[in-house]
Amino acid sequence: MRDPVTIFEVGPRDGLQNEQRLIPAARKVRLVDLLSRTGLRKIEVTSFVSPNWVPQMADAAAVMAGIDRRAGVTYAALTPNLRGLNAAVQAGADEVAVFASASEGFSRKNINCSVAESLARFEEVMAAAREAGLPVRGYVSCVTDCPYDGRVAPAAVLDVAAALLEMGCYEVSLGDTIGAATPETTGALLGHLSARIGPERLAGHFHDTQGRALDNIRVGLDHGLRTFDASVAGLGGCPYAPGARGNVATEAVCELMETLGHDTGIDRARLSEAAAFARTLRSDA
Ligand SMILES: CC(C)(COP(=O)([O-])OP(=O)([O-])OC[C@H]1O[C@@H](n2cnc3c(N)ncnc32)[C@H](O)[C@@H]1OP(=O)([O-])[O-])[C@@H](O)C(=O)NCCC(=O)NCCSC(=O)C[C@@](C)(O)CC(=O)[O-]
Repeated sequence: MRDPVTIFEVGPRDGLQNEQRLIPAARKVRLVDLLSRTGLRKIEVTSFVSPNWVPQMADAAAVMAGIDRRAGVTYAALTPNLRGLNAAVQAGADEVAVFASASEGFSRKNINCSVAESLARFEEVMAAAREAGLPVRGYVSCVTDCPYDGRVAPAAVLDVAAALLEMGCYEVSLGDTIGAATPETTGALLGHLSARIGPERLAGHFHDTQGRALDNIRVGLDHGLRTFDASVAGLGGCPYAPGARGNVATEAVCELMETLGHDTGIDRARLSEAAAFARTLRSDA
């Protein structure tokens, strides 16, 4: 058996945030509870963002309050600013995530500020999280391609990822937000990052828009990454990245890891049950 791989389940947040029809909090809670039984150890439950920007996540506190917490599972939430962080602490999140972009165009569309402004804003989020004793994950979006600015240079990703790690994030998840990365661009990116950042501090977050997510994950594995984000039933997309399809499906990543001999600790039958339920939440179901 090869070394274990952590699958970071982002379906309840990244997967559902783009659904046009508002999903009742109780159904989101049910999804998280089903996922909690699968052996997943990291579940991103929701985001404490502006409801004007992402109406689907307006029930973040209710969802956090409703879930049945299982020992050994970390329940995470996205927090774009201090207000979000305070709400996440209040709701009992086990860890939070700040999210930046490697490209200016996406940063402005997604969080209404420049990349530099977002990093400055995160400093106060980090300080408050530290005080609350919460680990913070960092995201960098558009790591190879941006829907507004086009191709993104690896050097821009390195700058933002290094800044997030320096301010205290324990790990940075590299977001192929629009699923445009190829094995070549992913390899070039990871090769560039490896000069300054060890693979144990990086995670891969691949959308499957062009059907290349699994190929990119293999490249990630070859570069030593052992954490990959995935979304049950391939739910998702990003409201500020037109055309973005869901994250790679958790079931597909599990299967790939099993084939390659990496343990994920996930019970695939239980994951299938969660995926069947997840599919009923889609607007097109
Ligand atoms: C960052 C802001 C708030 C700036 O938005 P803004 O409009 O510049 O901020 P503001 O401070 O002027 O606030 C606007 C309104 O939102 C409220 N507000 C402000 N903050 C909060 C909060 N935390 N919780 C609840 N409400 C909040 C605030 O009170 C105000 O309410 P109003 O007075 O108009 O009624 C906004 O742009 C935002 O919420 N953006 C989030 C967008 C988002 O969630 N995108 C999807 C997640 S990122 C992603 O999917 C990529 C990722 C992570 O998956 C990786 C990848 O694939 O690349």
